[in-house]
Amino acid sequence: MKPIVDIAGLTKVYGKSRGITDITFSIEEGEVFGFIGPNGAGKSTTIRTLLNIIFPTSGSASIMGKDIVAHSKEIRRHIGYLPSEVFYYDDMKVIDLIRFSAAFRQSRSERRIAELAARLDLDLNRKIEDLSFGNRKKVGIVQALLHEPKLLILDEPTGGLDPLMQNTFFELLKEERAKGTTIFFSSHILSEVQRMCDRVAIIKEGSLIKVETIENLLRNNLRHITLTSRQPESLDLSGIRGIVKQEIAGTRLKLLYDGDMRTFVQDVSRCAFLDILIEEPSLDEIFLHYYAK
Ligand SMILES: Nc1ncnc2c1ncn2[C@@H]1O[C@H](COP(=O)(O)OP(=O)(O)OP(=O)(O)O)[C@@H](O)[C@H]1O
Repeated sequence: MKPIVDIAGLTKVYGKSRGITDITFSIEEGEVFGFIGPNGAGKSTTIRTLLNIIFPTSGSASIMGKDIVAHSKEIRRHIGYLPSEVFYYDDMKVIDLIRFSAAFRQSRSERRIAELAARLDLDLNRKIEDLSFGNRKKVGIVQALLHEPKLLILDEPTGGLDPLMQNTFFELLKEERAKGTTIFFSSHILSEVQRMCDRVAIIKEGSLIKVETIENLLRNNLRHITLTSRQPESLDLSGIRGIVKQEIAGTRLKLLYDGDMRTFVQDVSRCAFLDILIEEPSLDEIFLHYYAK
């Protein structure tokens, strides 16, 4: 099957500023695909290039088999896009703005507008200028979801939403996924990517570091190990290689270990500890450990 998004060597240079360099990855139809990286990594630049808002300096990409520059108009009909920052005509009412963009998309379902607004607790009769950042985001979500797109491109979608509203938003995304919608989800928050996505592309300083399944990212050798002892400071771990971090808290010696667990268990069995607890680290810790500077 052809990927729904196929990016090959995409590069964007803004004058002297780096933008993105040689980005290559693809997204399969029906996937929920995360795009993760710190601020300034190049997530928005990649997305804005895909949407033909800005032109690539070199490289190419296709969406639904069509070139993003040559066929951008046609492609846009099938895409729901939520930008990281939403700008609107301030003196319009929410409902008028949504109807306006729905008409533009040739999809005007009053029932769907009312349903989405109710789910998101969005007052359709307020003026845009009176809305908070989070409520403006909700307007953007309604706009992105309204025409039942084949591909949803969400740039930092949860910014400004409170935790309850984030839950509602993730529920809406799950419903979209169940319909077969492909979701491309950029974020700098690993936990939300972990919660939603099948695979993730990691971007740093404009370059792609890795494309990996969430499952594989979590399936690495990094482990939290807690040894309990009456005198944790007297436990001699000097011969054990792979201990990244250690600290003592009361009767517990806490370790971050990166290596083969069987070797560790053999080596540590020579120490006189009372109890041992081995835990998986969070995705955040994995990210910090493997991908931080
Ligand atoms: N219009 C622009 N003009 C010049 N440089 C830009 C422009 N937009 C982005 N950049 C630069 O391109 C790089 C990537 O920025 P981009 O906004 O794509 O990152 P991001 O990962 O989306 O970060 P954030 O989460 O902060 O939005 C940064 O170094 C940024 O300064």
